[in-house]
Amino acid sequence: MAQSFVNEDELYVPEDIIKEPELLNVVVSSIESYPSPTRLWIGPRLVIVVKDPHQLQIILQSSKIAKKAHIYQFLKPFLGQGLFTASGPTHKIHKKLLQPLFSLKMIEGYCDVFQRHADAFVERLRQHAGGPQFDIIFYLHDTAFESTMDLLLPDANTHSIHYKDFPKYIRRFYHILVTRIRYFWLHWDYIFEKTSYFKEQTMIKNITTKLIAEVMDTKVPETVERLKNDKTPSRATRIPSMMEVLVEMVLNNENCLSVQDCIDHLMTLMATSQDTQSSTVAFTCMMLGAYPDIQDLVVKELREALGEKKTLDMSDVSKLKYLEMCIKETMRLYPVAPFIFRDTSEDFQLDKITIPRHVTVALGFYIVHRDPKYWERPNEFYPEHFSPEATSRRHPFAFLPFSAGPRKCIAQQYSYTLMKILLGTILLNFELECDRKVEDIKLTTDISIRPIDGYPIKIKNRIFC
Ligand code: HEM
Repeated sequence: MAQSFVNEDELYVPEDIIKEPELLNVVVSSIESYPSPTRLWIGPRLVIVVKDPHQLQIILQSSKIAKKAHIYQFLKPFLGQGLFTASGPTHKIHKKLLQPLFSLKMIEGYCDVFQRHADAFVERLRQHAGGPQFDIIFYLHDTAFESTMDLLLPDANTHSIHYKDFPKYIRRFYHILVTRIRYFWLHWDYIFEKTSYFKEQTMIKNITTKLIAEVMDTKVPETVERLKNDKTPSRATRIPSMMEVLVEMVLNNENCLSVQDCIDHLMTLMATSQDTQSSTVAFTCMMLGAYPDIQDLVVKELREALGEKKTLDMSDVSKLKYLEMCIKETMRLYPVAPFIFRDTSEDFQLDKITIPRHVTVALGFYIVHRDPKYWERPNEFYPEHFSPEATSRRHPFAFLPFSAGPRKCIAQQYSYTLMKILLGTILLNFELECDRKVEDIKLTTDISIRPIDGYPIKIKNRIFC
């Protein structure tokens, strides 16, 4: 606070003071040697850090401690009462309603869309084949977003609105969110509302709401009408968009789900789907590029599963066990959520320790993912950590990339399927090279975990003999 934040009539936070690349290291190294749970003060807030799998299991499975921490409230201007931010009975009912959108049967139907976007993705990458290294993340952001949009909205490509600007707004909103989380004085609405960030957040909220409301305004009545009248077999044979399913739910569950809820859920699915999958695929490309022997094994498995085929369907996806081990190993080292946070509303008994009410509990996924007690080679890329034998010997809550319990990710199977189709298609087309191994990658954290120097890889066209 030593710097002057006063800028005429508004308070502001200079961009450069929020860049603390070593934050993840600082946090992890200051707590990893202490037993679990351990106490930490962040500004005026007492945070209890938990990193023992048995204790993580107790917390994640308990409905008493399922309330997301107060910092998640800062997401509400953007995500409203979507699944990520909602709590209590609303969360429970809506999660049950939305779960069928991510059922195996639906995912099977999404595979064609995933494959179409994977094909378009490799064609965009082809310009880099044989060339110098480039950062793959920018291409992945677009692909992850476009494939989700295709599934969320009917005829996504035919909208007049410029939804392609959405990823930019989502990223900017996350940046503001992270700034707000890091600087505890911005936790108070009174202070935050005097910053230029608040003005920008309001602007982003207005634009995104306008875009999504425009889609809903034109599509809801149209969809309602079509659902009422559409008894033709064509509807039965095509996979309905998520929006159509949600609108159908509004019709069937008027008391449970409103049109505003639909908007909030659509915003939430757009925002949660983008960064998560793209960064995991980018990290996996780096790992496979850095460890060519492992890449060869993945390609061998792909060839055995597909034969001469160049596209993947659900039955191929389920055969790609080694690729899945590689994705899991990537998510162990680079979990999208290195920590997640809950608030206690009453005293909570954790083994012999009482966690008092009104404190924040930080669940240290990143720490347990690299704890030598559970991992043979904690700081190496070693997919054998996920062989059936190794997995059966380990505590199931030592690996939590999608979290677990009532608030676990709704899209675990969906994400594995999309990521396998995308990575499979990339590897059938290109050989990957990366000059950074695990020990060379310096990490930073914002809303997620990232390499400080981006995701640089080189690609070459793959020629099969
Ligand atoms: C590699 C891909 C992904 C990973 C690693 C991942 C990870 C996670 C994690 C750790 C959480 C728990 C967060 C917390 O409790 O604070 C979560 C929640 C959630 N994720 Fe994902 N996610 C991924 C992809 C997706 C996708 C593609 C979607 C949507 C299409 C999605 C939608 C959600 C939603 C709605 C929640 C909130 C669930 C609830 O609170 O009940 N995620 N995800």
